[in-house]
Amino acid sequence: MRKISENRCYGGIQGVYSHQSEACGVEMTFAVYLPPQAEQGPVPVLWYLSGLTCTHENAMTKGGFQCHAARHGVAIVFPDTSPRGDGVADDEAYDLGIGAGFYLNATQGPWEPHFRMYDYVLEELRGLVQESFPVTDRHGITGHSMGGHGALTIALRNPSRYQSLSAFSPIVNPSQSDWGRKQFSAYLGDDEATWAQHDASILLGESGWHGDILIDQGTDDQFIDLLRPQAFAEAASLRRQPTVLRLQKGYDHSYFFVATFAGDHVKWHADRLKAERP
Ligand SMILES: N[C@@H](CCC(=O)N[C@@H](CSC=O)C(=O)NCC(=O)O)C(=O)O
Repeated sequence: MRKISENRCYGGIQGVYSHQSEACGVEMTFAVYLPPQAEQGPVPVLWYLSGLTCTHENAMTKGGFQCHAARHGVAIVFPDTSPRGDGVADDEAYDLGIGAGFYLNATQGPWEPHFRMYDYVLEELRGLVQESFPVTDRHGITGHSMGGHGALTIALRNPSRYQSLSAFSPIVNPSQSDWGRKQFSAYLGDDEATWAQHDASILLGESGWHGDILIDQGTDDQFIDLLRPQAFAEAASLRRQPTVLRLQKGYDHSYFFVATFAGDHVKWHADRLKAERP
């Protein structure tokens, strides 16, 4: 692992690092915020998965998470959204290829050699964070838009790995959306049966989640028809899944919206990550 930068921030350290990823087959950059409490001992971890076109940097610089993480004593990890660099396939569209990994393992060419963000986030980067930083084995996960899709699908498929779950304006029904169908067809192929494992509304309906889920969604979100929050609400109702879905009046899809509710999400996770183990 290579240190790119470290800056003092709210009494803790905002770091940016890179490493050679086995899962993605390229050098990957990520950011970690360590709160001041990490100087006294290991702290729980919150994963923040970003959306289309983002790197590790967007949420790190615009989300305003650090002050809340410092208050609650939680580390935050900001991974990249796709592999990038020499030999990595791309597409002209902003919503396919670089910056649009959709947190899955591609099975189709030309994506399959590098687009393995599911394994990267769930296994490889988690292992690296766990061994390189003063963190506990209590992990929560959240994300925005495509990153909200990643957070929900990764947690719903791996409930024992995450103790808390939330999302900001997530893509929740990608198999029925133009933010999903095009990408799943490219990355996974045309057999739609393989897509269900990457659709939060389907996964929730099938298996539920062991805790409660917080979702914030702006009512003036310009992409709301692509996100399909109604599908997740229906799945949660049918499943009797404890869920707090807040439709936030007047908010759009931007990082102004994310920053507004960042504190609520960090507290949501901290309360659950620091609770007594059952
Ligand atoms: N360029 C596109 C939309 C790009 C966009 O809005 N990306 C969002 C995430 S959307 C879902 O995953 C984002 O977080 N952008 C980065 C930022 O810093 O705002 C278009 O204009 O249509």
